[in-house]
Order: sequence, then C-alpha cells, then structure tokens
Amino acid sequence: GPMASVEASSSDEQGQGVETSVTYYRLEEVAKRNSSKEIWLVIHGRVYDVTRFLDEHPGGEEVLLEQAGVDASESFEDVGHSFDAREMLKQYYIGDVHPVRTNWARSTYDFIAFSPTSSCWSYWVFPIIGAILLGFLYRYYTSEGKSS
Ligand code: HEM
Repeated sequence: GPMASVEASSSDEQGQGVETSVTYYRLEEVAKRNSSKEIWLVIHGRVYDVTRFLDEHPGGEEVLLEQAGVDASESFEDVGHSFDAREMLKQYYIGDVHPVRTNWARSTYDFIAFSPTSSCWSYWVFPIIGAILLGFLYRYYTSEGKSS
C-alpha cells in the first residue's frame, strides 16, 4: 500500500465516480523505487509503477532502469511515444507527485528564501539593485535638502 501518502478523498466500491481519490507521493519516495525489484518513475507530474512493465517495454528495460526513481518526462517525450504508448501509461498510474515538493516549488522557495542552494546570480543581482535604490534615495534626500 501507499506509504506516507495523502488520501485526498475516497470513492466508494460501486465506483459511482462522484469523488476521485488521488494518492500523492513525494519525489523522495519515488526516488527510493529505483531498483529492478521496484521501479517507479514520474511523467508529467504523475507517478507510475512500471515494475511489471519492465519485460514488456518495447524500448527495453534498460531505458526504464536509467529513469528509475526520477522525472522521466523529458526522455519519454524525446522518444516520441505513440498514442498507444500514452494510453498504456494509465495501467501503471499510481498517484501524483506531491504538489508542495515538485522541483518547481522547491527552486522557487530556494530563490525567495536565499538558501545556499539557490542559483548564484541572486547573490549579486539583489545587492546591486539595493545599491542603485540607495543611490536614488541619497540623491533624492540631498537634492530636497538643497531646495529648502
Ligand atoms: C510507463 C512508461 C512507458 C510506456 C508505457 C512506454 C511504452 C512504449 C511503447 C508502447 C513503445 C513502442 C513504440 C510506441 O508505441 O511509441 C515504446 C518504445 C520506446 N520507449 Fe517507451 N514507454 C515508457 C517509458 C519510456 C521511458 C521513460 C523511456 C526513456 C528513454 C522510453 C524509451 C523508449 C524507447 C527508446 C523506445 C523505442 C523506440 C523505437 O524503437 O523507435 N520509454 N515505449
């Protein structure tokens, strides 16, 4: 069963289909499933358990093992998979990537928080913008002083 996942809401056994149930997995959890015993991968924000698909993949198991536990969206698209291939994905779908810890949210957070892992340009762009603003403020106040 899903470990440390969030059950958004659950649908009933009769499948009345009013409510849908989505299980969310963090990228760290997906990353653990990276051996030939268990292979999960992410394609366009969705998590797929392709363990039983290994032997059946027309592109071979090698490529799936390479993408095990990571976001395979780019490689999946690079191959130009057919419509049938995309339809096959549904069989292996197990949940979505947890919305708060996608790479996008991660890097945006790092950027705002000035954490040491953020890209290096923020280290010099912001001091320079600050210096320019201080310069304008200085000019503004000194010129105001002269006129009065
Ligand atoms: C659950 C995920 C995947 C499914 C269901 C899937 C399905 C398929 C199918 C049905 C084909 C036959 C050609 C076609 O219909 O397009 C194929 C070929 C192929 N797939 Fe995948 N695939 C998956 C993931 C991947 C990933 C992550 C890679 C990484 C590179 C990959 C690489 C390839 C390659 C190299 C071929 C051979 C293309 C060729 O012979 O021209 N596949 N796949």
